[in-house]
Amino acid sequence: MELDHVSFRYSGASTSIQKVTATVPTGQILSIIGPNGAGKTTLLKLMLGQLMPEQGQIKVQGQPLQDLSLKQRAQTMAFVSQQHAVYDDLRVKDVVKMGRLASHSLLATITDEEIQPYLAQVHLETLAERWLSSLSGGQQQRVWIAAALAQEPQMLFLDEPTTYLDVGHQRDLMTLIRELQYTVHMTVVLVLHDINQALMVSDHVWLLKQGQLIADRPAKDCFDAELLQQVFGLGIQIVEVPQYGPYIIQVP
Ligand SMILES: Nc1ncnc2c1ncn2[C@@H]1O[C@H](COP(=O)(O)OP(=O)(O)OP(=O)(O)O)[C@@H](O)[C@H]1O
Repeated sequence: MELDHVSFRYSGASTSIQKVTATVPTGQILSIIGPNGAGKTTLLKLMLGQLMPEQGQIKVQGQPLQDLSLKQRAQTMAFVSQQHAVYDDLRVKDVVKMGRLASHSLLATITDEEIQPYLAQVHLETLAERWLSSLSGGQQQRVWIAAALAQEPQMLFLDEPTTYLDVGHQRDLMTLIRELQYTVHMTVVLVLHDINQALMVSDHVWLLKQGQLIADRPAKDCFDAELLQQVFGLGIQIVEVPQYGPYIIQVP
């Protein structure tokens, strides 16, 4: 996916995204990080075609995003949002079947067997019959990821996937995302608040500040206190943790 001078402004608001030009690295994990209100979610929505750029263009495999039909978009990109609708009357398997609709026209033609591999990818194969509402937050998040995988997209977008998860489940989810990218070779685009988490899981990073792309570089080159200080407006120090590597801490 290529973004060429993409700008966007919500009506009546100041510019949210300013002339962003960048390429999403294919087959890699890209994290978009930046302070609150930097425009991360807005940029994600533009990349998903949920918002239209005011200026500039987004292309997917050389084709303008707006030229893709809804079906083509569903086969190219899947999105796991930060907040999910609450369903009391859906079983896990029904949610995953909704993802398979990218390849079928009728829900009724999708079998239980067909969705098993996607549940297995997120290690939930034994929970297919359970009501979604009876699962923990972390398990529900995995179900939505399974539904996204069932679309068999080339790109998977996740907006703040670790919100509401405790640190153990956050680590499990990050491991799962890495595993999926490794086994399915999917391009993954993540919005993450936790810089250390983002740098640990990602291959590549976009740093956003006030709608502008401040840095577009490999994750390993983001351990740059001056750069992070400029983006987040905080005192930043980088410490070396034995058996882990560089770790970013905020200092007064
Ligand atoms: N629907 C909307 N209408 C008007 N302004 C909006 C709307 N959504 C977001 N904004 C504004 O656009 C700017 C970017 O918001 P966005 O949600 O993209 O930032 P973000 O980096 O994802 O923030 P956060 O880290 O807090 O989730 C902010 O100034 C925000 O107030």
